[in-house]
Order: sequence, then C-alpha cells, then structure tokens
Amino acid sequence: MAIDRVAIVGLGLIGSSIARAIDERLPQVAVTGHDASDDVRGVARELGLCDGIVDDPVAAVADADLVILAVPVGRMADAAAAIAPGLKAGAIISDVGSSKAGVADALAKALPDHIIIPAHPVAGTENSGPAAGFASLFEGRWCIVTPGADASDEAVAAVTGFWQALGAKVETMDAAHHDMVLAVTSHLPHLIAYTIVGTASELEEVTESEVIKYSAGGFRDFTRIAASDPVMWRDVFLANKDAVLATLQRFNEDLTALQQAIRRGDGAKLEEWFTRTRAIRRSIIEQGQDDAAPDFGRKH
Ligand SMILES: NC(=O)c1ccc[n+]([C@@H]2O[C@H](COP(=O)([O-])OP(=O)(O)OC[C@H]3O[C@@H](n4cnc5c(N)ncnc54)[C@H](O)[C@@H]3O)[C@@H](O)[C@H]2O)c1
Ligand SMILES: O=C(O)C(=O)C[C@]1(C(=O)O)C=C[C@@H](O)C=C1
Repeated sequence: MAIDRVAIVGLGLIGSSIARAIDERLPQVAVTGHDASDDVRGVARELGLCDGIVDDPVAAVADADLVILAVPVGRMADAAAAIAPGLKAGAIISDVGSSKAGVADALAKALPDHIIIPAHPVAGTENSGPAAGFASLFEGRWCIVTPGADASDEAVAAVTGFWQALGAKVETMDAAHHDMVLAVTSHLPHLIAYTIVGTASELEEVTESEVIKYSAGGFRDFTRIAASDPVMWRDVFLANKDAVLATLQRFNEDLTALQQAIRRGDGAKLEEWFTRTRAIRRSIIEQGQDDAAPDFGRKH
C-alpha cells in the first residue's frame, strides 16, 4: 500500500510534528492539514505547515492514502465522523492517541467500512499547539501500533513503514495491553506530578511561598510534567480509567508501605527500595532509552 498523500487532522504538538517530520524525511509525500480551530489553522498557515491547510474536514481527507487523527482522545469520535464522507476507498485511518482501546472502539463505530490501524508515538513534551511541534520529535522513540484482529498485514506494514520513515522504532501490541503498560509508564507519572504540584501549591500558605522559591531540583522536574495539556490529560484519564485505577491501587499500597517504613524507622526497608529504583534508572540509561535529564530549553 503506497502512501503518497497524507492528511493530518489536528495540528497541535503531535500533528504539527508529523507534518514537519514528513517535510524533512518524506518530501515526496503530499500533506494536507486540517484543524477544527480557526486560530490553529491560521497559525499553521503562518508557520507554513503542510502543503495546504484546509478549512473543511471532508475536503482535507479527499485523496489521502493515510489519514492521521491527532486530536485529544475524547475528540476522536467527532473527528472521525467529520471526515467520513470524504474518505476514499482503501484509505488507512490512523491516530496518535495516548490510550488505545477506547479510541479503537470509537473509530470502528464512526468508520465501520474503513481500514483502521491505531498507533501511539510515545514521544511528546509538556507543550501543545502548532508552534510547539518539531521534526525530530519521533527520532529514536517508540511508536506502538495496535491493530485489531482483522487488520491486514499490508495495512499494518504501511503504518509501520510510515513511522519508521519518521525515525521511530515500531512495536505492535494489543490495545488493552498497551493501555495497561502506558498506565504505568506515562499516565500514573502524570497523575502523580499533577498531584504533587497541586498539593505543594496548596501548602504555600504554610510554607510562605518557599515552595516556588526553592523549586530547583526534583520539584521542578515534576512541574514540567504538571504543565502538560489539561484537556489532553483529562481525556486520557477518562478513557483509560480501568487501567489507571488498577495501577493507582497498587501505587497507593506501595506508598503506604513506605509511609509505614518511615513511621517505624525501618531504614533497611527504605534503603532496599531506593537501591532497587536506582538500578532501574541506571538500566534505562544503559539501554539508551533516556533522552537525558529534563531539558527546559528543549526546542519547541
Ligand atoms: N502531547 C504529548 O506528549 C502526546 C504524545 C503522544 C500522543 N499524544 C496524543 O496526541 C493527540 C494530540 O495531542 P497534542 O499534544 O498534539 O494536542 P494539542 O492540544 O497540541 O493539539 C490538538 C489539536 O486538535 C485540535 N482538535 C480538537 N478537536 C478537533 C476535531 N474534532 N477536529 C479537528 N481538530 C481538532 C485542537 O484544535 C488542537 O489544535 C492526543 O490524542 C494525545 O493523547 C500526545
Ligand atoms: O515527555 C513528556 O513530556 C511526555 O509526557 C511524553 C509522553 C510520556 O508520558 O512519555 C506523554 C504522553 C504520551 O502519550 C507520550 C509521551
């Protein structure tokens, strides 16, 4: 399945990064962009994103071999319904949503007669909008493709090849498994960051603004994550509710165990736990999966 024409629906951080990466790495591919927001379409035109930015979602996808929905998870169904009348026969519809099982169901309902191959580039930043994107975002990062049982090998290969061409490493897995793994590695960490920063800010009265003043180290790392897009993350937690709640239950139990160790003065327990987590961090670095310490000046 040749991909000569791509349509990107949603031109925020991820959609605009895909547009930039195609421009740099697949210049022969024609790209049409659409966003529901007039403002975003205006900025995308000013930035020169895509070969053309189209106001009408139906016109945006006409002739596309691959349509990528890069909208918040809770907006996937609307976006799919809006493009449905414009899709050509044989077009592949994909998405970049951070949770997969619910999105796959929504897309299958909205587009029952089309080829749907969901995907999730596990790469992003705390920023959003078309100006925040950059072409190298997917380089060396994982993209997880979650085809349904009836997906053709050809269509999966086309989406896999597309993401590899943008520099990503591709893994294929079941949507439910993806949602369990990402609940641990991405969704829970965001929930924890949102909690810590919110709690610290509520404690400002007690600490007389010292939280902000002395936020140089660990706390500052959490504030980067806690600055992530509120709408995107609202939708992720609502969509991946079961896996997040299961992971949170386990987290709460472990937190209680550490709380107990502190209360009982159980230094051995604390040291054993921290030694294990330090080893995990070091093995991530050895596997080359760390993109360095948080870079607050990262290109966006
Ligand atoms: N931000 C990340 O780190 C990251 C990483 C990987 C995947 N994702 C996923 O990518 C998707 C997009 O996230 P983002 O960070 O680019 O968000 P973003 O807020 O930067 O961009 C989303 C864009 O979608 C547009 N939009 C909303 N509803 C629409 C509709 N019905 N039709 C057309 N356009 C619509 C918005 O106007 C906005 O411009 C989300 O599903 C998110 O879960 C995000
Ligand atoms: O680096 C960040 O700022 C991110 O939060 C990126 C991150 C992640 O949790 O790893 C966030 C959401 C995604 O769906 C994929 C990637």
